[in-house]
Amino acid sequence: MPIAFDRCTFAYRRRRYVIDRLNLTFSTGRTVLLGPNGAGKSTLLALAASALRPGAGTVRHESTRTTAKRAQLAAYRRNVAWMPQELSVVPGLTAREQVAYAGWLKGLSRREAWERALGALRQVELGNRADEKVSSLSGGQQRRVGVAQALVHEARVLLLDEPTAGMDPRQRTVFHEALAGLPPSVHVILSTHDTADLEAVYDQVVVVDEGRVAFQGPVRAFLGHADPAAVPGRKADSAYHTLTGGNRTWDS
Ligand SMILES: Nc1ncnc2c1ncn2[C@@H]1O[C@H](COP(=O)(O)OP(=O)(O)OP(=O)(O)O)[C@@H](O)[C@H]1O
Repeated sequence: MPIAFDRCTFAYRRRRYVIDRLNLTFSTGRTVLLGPNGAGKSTLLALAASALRPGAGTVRHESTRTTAKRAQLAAYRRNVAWMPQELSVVPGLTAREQVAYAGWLKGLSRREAWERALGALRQVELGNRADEKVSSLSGGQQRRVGVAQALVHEARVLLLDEPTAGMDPRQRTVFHEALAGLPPSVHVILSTHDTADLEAVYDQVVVVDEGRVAFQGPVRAFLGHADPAAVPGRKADSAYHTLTGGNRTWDS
């Protein structure tokens, strides 16, 4: 079980609840999180990363919780890697230094972090840009640095918030290959608005809409919600429309 939300409630400051008594246990393997803008996907991932704390309820990875005391929380964070939607570029650092720094923060020794940083950058085809300043890389390349940061400490759960946004088609393929190359013991929960190749890349789909789970199940079951008349390339789009109950587009 990678991550479980038990009766979890969360609101930003004094605003209305983004999620309210949510029960959601993610399955093992590669899960894609879909939903309209503002549905709560980033909030769920940030709660799962322990970057946000629930107002009520718990978020668990195996026996550790995000609401635990310091030592247990550190154990939780070692097992769970998070790539937020907005990558923080550390001024002056090269790609390798930034990725190594992320690994060191997660408990790797300096030497180990430095060695593994290069390997993680190679996984996202940035090995040849390792010594360049992150600030000089393009938006899509910076997102790949973010993916490398999530990969560097070999966590058991990867939480990736729109990792392919801004990547060109070839880099999306490289990214999907990097996902496919992860050991089966590593679970991935990834949010995206990109539904191409759903069946080839992911095992499970979770559709979130207004903070509730509109669908959870294998990709094939998700595609089963498509209009039978939908052509193969439009099935995911059609299933999404059925499950979110409207005429909205992916980005509405
Ligand atoms: N820092 C914040 N302060 C106040 N409200 C926020 C904050 N971040 C998100 N929200 C609100 O919480 C709700 C869920 O937002 P969230 O970013 O989790 O959605 P999302 O599904 O990731 O959207 P997108 O697809 O656009 O990234 C939205 O109503 C949003 O306006």
